[in-house]
Amino acid sequence: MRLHRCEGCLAACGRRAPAAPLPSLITRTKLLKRTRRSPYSPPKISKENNAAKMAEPAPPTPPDNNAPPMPWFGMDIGGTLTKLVYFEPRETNRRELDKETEVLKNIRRYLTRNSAYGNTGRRDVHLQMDNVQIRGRRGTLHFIRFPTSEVGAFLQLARSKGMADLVNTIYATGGGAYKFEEDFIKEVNMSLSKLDELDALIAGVLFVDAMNPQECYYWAPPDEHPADSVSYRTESVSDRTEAPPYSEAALSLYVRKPFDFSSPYPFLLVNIGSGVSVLVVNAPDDYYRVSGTSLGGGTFLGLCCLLTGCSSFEEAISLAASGDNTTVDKLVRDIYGGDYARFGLPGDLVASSFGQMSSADRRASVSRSDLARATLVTITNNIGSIARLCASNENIERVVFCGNFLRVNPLSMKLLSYAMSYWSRGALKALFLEHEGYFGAVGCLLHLDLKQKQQSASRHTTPPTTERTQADR
Ligand SMILES: Nc1ncnc2c1ncn2[C@@H]1O[C@H](COP(=O)(O)OP(=O)(O)O)[C@@H](O)[C@H]1O
Ligand SMILES: CC(C)(COP(=O)(O)O)[C@@H](O)C(=O)NCCC(=O)O
Repeated sequence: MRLHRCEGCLAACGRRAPAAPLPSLITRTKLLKRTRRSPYSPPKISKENNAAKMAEPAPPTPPDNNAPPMPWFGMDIGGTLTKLVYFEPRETNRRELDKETEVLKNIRRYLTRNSAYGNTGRRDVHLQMDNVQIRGRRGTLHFIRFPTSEVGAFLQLARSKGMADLVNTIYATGGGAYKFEEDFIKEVNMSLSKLDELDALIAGVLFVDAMNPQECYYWAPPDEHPADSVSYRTESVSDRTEAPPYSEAALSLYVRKPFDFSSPYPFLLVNIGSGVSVLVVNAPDDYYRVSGTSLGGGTFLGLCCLLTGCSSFEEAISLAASGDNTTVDKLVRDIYGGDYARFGLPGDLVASSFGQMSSADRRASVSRSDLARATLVTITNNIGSIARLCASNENIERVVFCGNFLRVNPLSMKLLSYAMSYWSRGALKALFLEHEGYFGAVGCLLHLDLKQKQQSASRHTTPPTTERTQADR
């Protein structure tokens, strides 16, 4: 299994292939509706065995006469972004070759040869996963997103390209699968087979992590790589008044490292989309939603647009990257003149987000980038506090953050890493996932192949309960 990294990658290299109109997706397909049953059971596969297996040349695929016809998609219509995952088979079997229509070929070419569709559709080429196996077929997963506000345009285009003749059902999740259900029927005569977004999210996380050894990672603080530790240390039980890493210099010392997530349970899953959902995951089929907050990625983007006049997430993030929140926020030292040592509050900690903005003088001199940075820090720290409280209430050590708020946003990831570790005195670990916001859509795609879902779930073993209790720390 490898992730695709090459020239033309959107996020990695910033280059784009020429824009094409939004897709005329999907061939007429009878995706059989399945009754829901627990998708999780053995056999168990280790990461090593699995990786080795993936590298072997594929045996000839016996035709699966019950498999839904291509193309295979999973869709997550979220509050801000719609995510589409497309499975491109590596080989086409004879039965399919005979049946394959020009339209289907065109769809494949259209999706895989472009990385931009219309003005707003994007394929995240750097996330592409090659040599994935779904329902006995090997192929490539392609990751595509467009703003949910463009669903209307997407449907119109789909209709004009004859999509209605190609597909009649698609597995979909997210609030939009409910909200736009009628529109899909009216515009393209396509019914949405709706899956719960949190079920799909967890199934997608487990599958992608099982397929990609690099999926899970963390940001190592400077004291984990001693060469840098003289200049900045982030976390210490004895010295509780160290500065939080708000400065660029401090943040630049965090280093990304892979994390083996093969024994993950229990873990807290914090999905930062438009809003935030916090889940306790005890096993693949055993989870509950423990909390949430409406102050999420949508809040960051909305406030940033209001405060700075920016018009995209990328612009908001780039403003924040060059800003300084300490001109906007009131710090502990602005109130105490230094640390509030008795309770371990460093002088550089934010005491009051946006607390300086009650002063007309300060408002007059504040920059757009400082406002963007303060907005990012405010939203991130609030999510960090909620996650930390949930994790300690639930006696959980691993906190996995996902969702597209973390896209191109290392600043928030590093702040979350610091906050988890500092406020828990090193007990909590913040973890992140390469495919950030695509897990719900992958979970939908997996519905085509419940057996595969079982395998990725059983790869993630449940640890003995002795590893799980906070009392052991
Ligand atoms: N290109 C983008 N356009 C808009 N928001 C983006 C973009 N990239 C990242 N984001 C961030 O991701 C959030 C949406 O995350 P996502 O996981 O897709 O949630 P949802 O399912 O609610 O759409 C946005 O609120 C914003 O903070
Ligand atoms: C309603 C949602 C599940 C929708 O998911 P999203 O599109 O934001 O990813 C999510 O926005 C959420 O959990 N909001 C927080 C609601 C609350 O607990 O206050």
